[in-house]
Amino acid sequence: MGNNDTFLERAFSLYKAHSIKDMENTLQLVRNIIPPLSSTKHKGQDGRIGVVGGCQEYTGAPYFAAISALKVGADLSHVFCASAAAPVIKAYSPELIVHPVLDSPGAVHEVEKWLPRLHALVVGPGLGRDDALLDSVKGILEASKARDIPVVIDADGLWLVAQQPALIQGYRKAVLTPNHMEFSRLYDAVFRGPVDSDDRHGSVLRLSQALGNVTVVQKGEHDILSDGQQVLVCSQEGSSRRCGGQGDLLSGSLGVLVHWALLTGPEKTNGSSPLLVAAFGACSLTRQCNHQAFQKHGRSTTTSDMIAEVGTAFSKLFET
Ligand SMILES: NC(=O)C1=CN([C@@H]2O[C@H](COP(=O)(O)OP(=O)(O)OC[C@H]3O[C@@H](n4cnc5c(N)ncnc54)[C@H](OP(=O)(O)O)[C@@H]3O)[C@@H](O)[C@H]2O)[C@@H](O)CC1
Ligand SMILES: Nc1ncnc2c1ncn2[C@@H]1O[C@H](COP(=O)(O)OP(=O)(O)OP(=O)(O)O)[C@@H](O)[C@H]1O
Ligand SMILES: [Mg+2]
Repeated sequence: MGNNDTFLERAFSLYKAHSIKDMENTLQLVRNIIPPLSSTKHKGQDGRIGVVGGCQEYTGAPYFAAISALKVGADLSHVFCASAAAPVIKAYSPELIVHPVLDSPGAVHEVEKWLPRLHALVVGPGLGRDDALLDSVKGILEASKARDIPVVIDADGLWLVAQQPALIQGYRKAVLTPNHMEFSRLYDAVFRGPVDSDDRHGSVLRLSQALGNVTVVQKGEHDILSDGQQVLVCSQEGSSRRCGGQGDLLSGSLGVLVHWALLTGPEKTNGSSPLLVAAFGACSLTRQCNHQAFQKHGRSTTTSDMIAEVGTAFSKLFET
């Protein structure tokens, strides 16, 4: 090996050691936002989460998001979906509360009734792109903002936001969780030009700033997260298995973590934004679930296998 190679190798391992140390410091902040289990709490205190999504075509995505919220530690998990999706989702799980309201004329009112009892909403998994449904979701987002309810926006919820960025502009309790395509779409909608693929950090930072400091989580080989001030990178080891539904696990988990983080407040997150810390927690957890499931199932790993790992992955990362 030449001198140059040795130099590069050392520089790389120093960089790696540095980023592992950064990750460990941020994981410690995630640990600070997790509420202790206590016999004095009543059902609901650790989180009542709503998922808005689920249509005729997609029933798996809202299920994955809602069950993940429960497995992470929420007490109650609701799904607000189109009527055709409801019996299917109910049949997957007796643990979810399912409201077949999204395609009814009074959809916004039907969801609004529940808002006072919900701590966070996850908007978009399996929603589809039907205009009437998206129009109702627009009303639900406006009602949530008016009540200051935190919202995680994912999947087709991001499609809606790309059509109308004003919907979440400046709403500091919003977290967006785009995948590669969804990020490009949002970026193009806001900046009227393509993403600079050589500067992922800068792109995520700029998008967050342009949207008025909403938290943005760009998922990928490494997850890049920003609140418009800080940029974090989550490189928790996952696997090379990319089955559909992993993003739904992430957004459902994030619904609960966002609620916990806002309850705790910035004193315990060392000045970092609580939402950014929550997002880092959800990314690390999803990737750890993927890693553990892959160890057992290899190429046949599916999102259901990952959900079965939530409990042990959570303890390993956050309760050690
Ligand atoms: N079981 C269920 O019910 C599930 C339902 N789901 C629901 O499906 C709905 C649509 O969601 P979505 O993610 O398919 O969205 P969309 O914007 O059409 O992008 C997809 C296209 O983007 C591309 N692409 C992706 N990654 C890329 C990359 N790194 N680099 C480059 N390209 C990349 C790729 O394009 P291709 O390779 O096909 O050309 C891919 O086809 C939504 O409601 C969601 O919640 C899912 O949650 C899964 C489980
Ligand atoms: N190349 C990769 N290597 C490791 N992890 C990845 C990679 N790409 C994505 N992930 C992880 O997979 C999870 C889901 O990201 P992904 O980009 O697949 O979302 P998605 O397309 O919205 O998924 P879904 O199928 O649920 O809609 C995230 O935790 C992300 O960190
Ligand atoms: Mg997705």
